[in-house]
Amino acid sequence: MKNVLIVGAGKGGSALLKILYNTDRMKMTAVVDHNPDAAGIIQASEMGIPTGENWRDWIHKDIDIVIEATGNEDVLNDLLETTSRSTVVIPGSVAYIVSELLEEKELLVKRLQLQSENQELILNNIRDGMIVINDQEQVQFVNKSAERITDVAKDHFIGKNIKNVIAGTRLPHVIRSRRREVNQKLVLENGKKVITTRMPIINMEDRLIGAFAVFKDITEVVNLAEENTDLKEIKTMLEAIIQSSDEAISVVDESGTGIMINPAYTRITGLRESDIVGAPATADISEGESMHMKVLKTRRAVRGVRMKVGPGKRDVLVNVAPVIVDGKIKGSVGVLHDVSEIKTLTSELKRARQIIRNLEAKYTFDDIIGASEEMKISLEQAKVGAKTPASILLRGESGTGKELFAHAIHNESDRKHNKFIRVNCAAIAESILESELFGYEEGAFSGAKQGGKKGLFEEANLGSIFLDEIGELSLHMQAKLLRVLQENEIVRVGGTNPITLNVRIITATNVNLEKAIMNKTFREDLYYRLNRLPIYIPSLQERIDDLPDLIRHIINKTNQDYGRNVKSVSEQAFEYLKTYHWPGNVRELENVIGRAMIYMDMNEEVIQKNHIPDLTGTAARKDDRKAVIPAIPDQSLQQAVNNFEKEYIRKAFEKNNYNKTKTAKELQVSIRNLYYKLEKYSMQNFS
Ligand SMILES: Nc1ncnc2c1ncn2[C@@H]1O[C@H](COP(=O)(O)OP(=O)(O)OP(=O)(O)O)[C@@H](O)[C@H]1O
Repeated sequence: MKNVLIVGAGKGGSALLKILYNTDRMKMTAVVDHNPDAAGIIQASEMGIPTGENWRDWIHKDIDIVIEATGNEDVLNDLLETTSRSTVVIPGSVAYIVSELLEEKELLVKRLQLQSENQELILNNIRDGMIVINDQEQVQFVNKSAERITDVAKDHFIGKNIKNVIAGTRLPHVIRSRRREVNQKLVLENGKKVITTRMPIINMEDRLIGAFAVFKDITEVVNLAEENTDLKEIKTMLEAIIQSSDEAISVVDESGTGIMINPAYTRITGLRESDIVGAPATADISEGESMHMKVLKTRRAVRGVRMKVGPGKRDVLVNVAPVIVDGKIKGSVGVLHDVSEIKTLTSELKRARQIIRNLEAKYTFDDIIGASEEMKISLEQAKVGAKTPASILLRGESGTGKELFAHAIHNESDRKHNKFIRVNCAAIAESILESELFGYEEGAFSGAKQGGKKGLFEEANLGSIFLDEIGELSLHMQAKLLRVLQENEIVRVGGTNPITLNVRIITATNVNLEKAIMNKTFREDLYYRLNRLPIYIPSLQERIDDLPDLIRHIINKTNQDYGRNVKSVSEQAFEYLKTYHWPGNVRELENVIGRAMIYMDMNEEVIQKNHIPDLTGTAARKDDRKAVIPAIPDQSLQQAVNNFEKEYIRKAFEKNNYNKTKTAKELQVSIRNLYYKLEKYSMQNFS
């Protein structure tokens, strides 16, 4: 510590004072000037430094340095002579400049400080993150956004090696390479996706002093973009579904203006996009108020409305639903379901089923239940007959199992891998029977298909044809059939070329053919041809011993068909069934057991007598006279008439022991008409 005396405390002195006062290696002993108002004197006394007017009064031992600040030469010489102590002479003006410079420096420092504070403020307020490191890879600066994006607090950044804070950082690499990296993608440890630009910091002397990174959080943008892509994909998919749908679809906006329709809509309604899109919904398919408008008004879906649309007046079912998003109605979507197509398909399906039924021989001898002596004889004959090519005539009452035998014979023969065609001669209208059986040539009649059509005989070639109800054939058809049997060939309707065939003919009848021959309604020569191997199937009454086995078989079959679990019949019920004479044979037994099972509760396992319908037939006969009229009409007249007709036919069948010829006679309708009614009322189990 040096003791200093300042002499001459005018302008220069005061400046010196300012310079020296703050150093800790100097101590002001005193400040003197002959002018007590000199700036230095005033300042010194404000600072608590001793002051005086004559420097000589202050020269004493412990003063190390005397500084003459004024530049006054007399005082200086005097000083130099009087004191041996180190004396520094600084011209006042120099001290003044130094002091000014210092002040300026201070100001600059302050300004820089302010500037850096401002810069920090700005950097902290930008949305992009910013990290600055020095050439030692230590973090020097990090802004608020960087803290937010990285989820790392400033304290954990500053002074740390950047590699320890941000995994995968490439800032050290930028320091080494001195090359900037622009818009690079990086996924942070917290899952955020950022896009970052890294720059080396190089000063004017080309010295590398660090590097910085500026980065943006693009997580939201990327997610939005991904969501957008997802939405686009969903939209494309939905459009593809709508476009390819067979259901006609139309969409309107909240005001009822058409937005879109699909090709099926045009196909069904005949309306094109230009008729619908952009037009008010009043132009759509419905007569009266548009369904869309109704739905928009009520905000309620409309389902299953039947309409006829388009030039073809197609039957459609219409469903319209409102589109409601966040509680607001945005439009409505209508779907037309073409029922006429279903109708066509259903009838095609029915036809296909019929064909399949005709082509299949479903049953084998294993399906024929009968251990009684009478039945054993029939089965034996049939099995032997199956192995020969001879025509077989199956005889027996209605419902005895003639069709079952025909199937079994085919399946037992060496033709079993070829077709089995069943033709019910009574069920096919006489007018088309010939072309059905023998086919026709192109142009044979109006409506004939191009290229002609194969008949059922041709279909059955190498297989078997089963002609049921052969007694119902007209004499004209009998003559045609005889030719087939004699020549083994057929001629298509409208054709001349005979076609040779190899078909096994199985026929069946429950009418007395011998009587028909006498009445001249059946050709004798045909009878002999068909009757080469007659097989008589006994009635159920003739083989009543088979009743238990048949009941068991029928219960099992019905359980399977209707998902029931019936096990047996009670003894009392069995006795009741046994005493009945079964005019309708096995078919009637099937009907009776089936109806008994309907009357049983789901959990009942044994058929009791009270489940079995009255078998005396008297009740039915009594009922026949009065029509049952529902108290309150709840159906159309046509429905009521149909129901009555169905019930009436059923009762006539019961009365006539399920014999179709007798039933038709009693009802005074043709047997063909009876077949037609049976099909109409799904009563095929009677045939
Ligand atoms: N022996 C039997 N074993 C099992 N089921 C039988 C037997 N006989 C007949 N059925 C059944 O009784 C019903 C009537 O048989 P099927 O149609 O073969 O009689 P059908 O003699 O051809 O009658 P229809 O002369 O009226 O044409 C069928 O459901 C058949 O499965």
